Amino acid sequence: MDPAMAPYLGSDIMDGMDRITASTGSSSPIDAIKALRAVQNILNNYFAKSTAIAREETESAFDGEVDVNTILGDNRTKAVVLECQQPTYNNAEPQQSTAVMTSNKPPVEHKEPETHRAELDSIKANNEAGSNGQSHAMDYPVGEPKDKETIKVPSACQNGGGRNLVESTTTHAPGPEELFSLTTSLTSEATMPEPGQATRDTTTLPNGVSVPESLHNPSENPATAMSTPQVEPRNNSLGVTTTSAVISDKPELASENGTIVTPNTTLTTTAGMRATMNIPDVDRLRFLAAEISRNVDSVAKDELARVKITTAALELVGVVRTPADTIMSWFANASVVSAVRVFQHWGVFDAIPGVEPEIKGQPGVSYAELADRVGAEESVLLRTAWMLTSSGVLRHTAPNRVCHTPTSLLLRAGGAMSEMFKLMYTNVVEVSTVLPAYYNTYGRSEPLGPAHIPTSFLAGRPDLEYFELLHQDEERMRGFMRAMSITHRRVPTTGMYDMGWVVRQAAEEPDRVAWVDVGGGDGHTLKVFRRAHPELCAARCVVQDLPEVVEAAAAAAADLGDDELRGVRWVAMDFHRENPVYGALVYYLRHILRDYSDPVATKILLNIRQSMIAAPPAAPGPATDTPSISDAPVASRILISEQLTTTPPPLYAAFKDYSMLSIGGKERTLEQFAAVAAAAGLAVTAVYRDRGTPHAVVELQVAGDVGAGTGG
Ligand SMILES: C[S@@+](CC[C@H](N)C(=O)[O-])C[C@H]1O[C@@H](n2cnc3c(N)ncnc32)[C@H](O)[C@@H]1O
Repeated sequence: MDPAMAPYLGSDIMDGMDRITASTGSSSPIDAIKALRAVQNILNNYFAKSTAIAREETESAFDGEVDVNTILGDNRTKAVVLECQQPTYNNAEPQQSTAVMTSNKPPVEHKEPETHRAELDSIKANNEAGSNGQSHAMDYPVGEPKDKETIKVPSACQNGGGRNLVESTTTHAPGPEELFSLTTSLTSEATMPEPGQATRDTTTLPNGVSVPESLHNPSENPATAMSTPQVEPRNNSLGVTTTSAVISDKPELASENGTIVTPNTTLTTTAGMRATMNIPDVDRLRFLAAEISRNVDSVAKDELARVKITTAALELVGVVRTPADTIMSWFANASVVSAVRVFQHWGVFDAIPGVEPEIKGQPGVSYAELADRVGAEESVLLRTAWMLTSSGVLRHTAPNRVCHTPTSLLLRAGGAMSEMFKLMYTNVVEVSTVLPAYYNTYGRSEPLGPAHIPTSFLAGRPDLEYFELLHQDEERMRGFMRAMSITHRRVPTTGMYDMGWVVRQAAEEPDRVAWVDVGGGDGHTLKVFRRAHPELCAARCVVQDLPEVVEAAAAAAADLGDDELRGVRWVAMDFHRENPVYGALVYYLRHILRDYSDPVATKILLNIRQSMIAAPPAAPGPATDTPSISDAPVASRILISEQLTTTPPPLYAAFKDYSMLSIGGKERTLEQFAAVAAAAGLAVTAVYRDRGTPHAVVELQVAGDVGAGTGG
């Protein structure tokens, strides 16, 4: 091709041209695929510029290589159909293929040659400035859509060099309404904020109830932050790009289903050869890179910046990876997990010097010495270690040594994160091996629990509930508690809910229990609350849990002389049955409901609701009686502290929900919490969202008594 075009086209397009040239003279279907792939690359780049340029350059690019018969635009799907044919070489059968390109970036309107030249010059300037395309927002011509417009084919193309006729047709540019529908089709409906939503202070639930939101701006919540127009949301954070292409021999399929979002490119020739590839959306890449850069300066002091960088970086990897790479990367990750588990089991993380002492000037330990320490063959230790050095879990140092990283230090025995790893390993990895059999046994439906859940099925004790199962193995139970104790570092506890009314009301009603931590474990959450609100008197606080947990926790708190827990009341109970503490100001449930299905979660709430009165009823009625709260000056409230998930959720939230499936639980949206609450006769009265994470506190009151009392 004409090297003079190089400054206008950029190196990627030039490469594509070269690959086409390289396939000259071959009758191999693979070469045909390579050529088509190059064509695809070229056209994709043209999309970022203009179909007018595409047409012009296609003519020269296909010179003697691949004949483009037709380029047709499909207005509805914003697809461009490219029919092309590889010329016959050495009397071989021609390889005929059809390319269908779909894009959320419709081709721009054809321009007259003078304008076109100006556009080329502007692209050249961009290329020279290190940017090979314009922002797409600027590529959409505004104004009335035009009908299809046939581009006149240059005469050189019609009969020169034995080439076939090339006819190009551009689709009209979309009007504002089409652009809107195009955008929304690419966006999670549930997370798509309406204009002005970021400043609204209420959320309306499906039942019509409006609940006040916290003072925090919802758009700053990462669950929705990536969904605001400002950050151009996508449905996923891995693997799916919104600008993509399909080359298939059935172009009508791509058009008929109206699908615009296609993660990959499939190349098919009539010879049946297939190959898949991903065409990166360069605009999206640029946007994500900018999103990362934008937040770099704040990352040290702002958790939200870290979340934004992580989210953008994960999506960025998905955009640049090919589909095949994406699939294989899952197994690379799974192998890292497997290697960690093996090294935990062998005690390798504990056998590596923790503080990296210099041994003869070298950090860490040699692999040979390490293998010796843990009683493993050096070669198998080495091959397992490669999974961890290559993924940054451990650090390889020359010549043949290995040392800790901040990540591997967390995996040493007894550490809370190490216990969390074991917990997740069982609930995600081990459970996955029995899930098909589980669903065969119980049917393809959500486990309702509390027993007959995948984890108890895995353990061969399907009759047990998850916590009954944990209590079968004291070491595992201790590990679980240890794992829970660090959740505060990643999941906020305080700082969301406005505690003002609790403190005020507790002072006004000195005989009333102020705070009941239902399923509060060893009291670590109450400790965090009491640290933040020392005015919350210990004697007015209760930690409830299963008898064995309460017993051990109370003893441990006493042994340790834990200041924040001194004087706290420990109450053994079963939240599947009645709650023995009546009329407390607050019943607090952190990470409780998500362990259970909707019917079980409803029952837990119903049991608490029965206790939201000043004293036990003299003659208790049937369990379904609605208790009166008239004796209590201020109505009791239930606070649910959990993640509020979205539909669809981002990857990490989806993973958490999926892992909950294995114990019969689920992560919920606000609407799902409201539905569970309503089934228990409760209503959502407020939602307090965290600024930097999807976590929130959802406040509930007895449905008929909403608005009763003076607090809050
Ligand atoms: C996921 S942990 C949450 C602990 C704590 N609330 C937190 O946020 O870290 C669930 C807690 O519920 C307790 N639990 C499980 N079943 C229970 C039951 N039937 N009655 C009371 N507590 C229970 C467990 O012992 C455990 O402490």
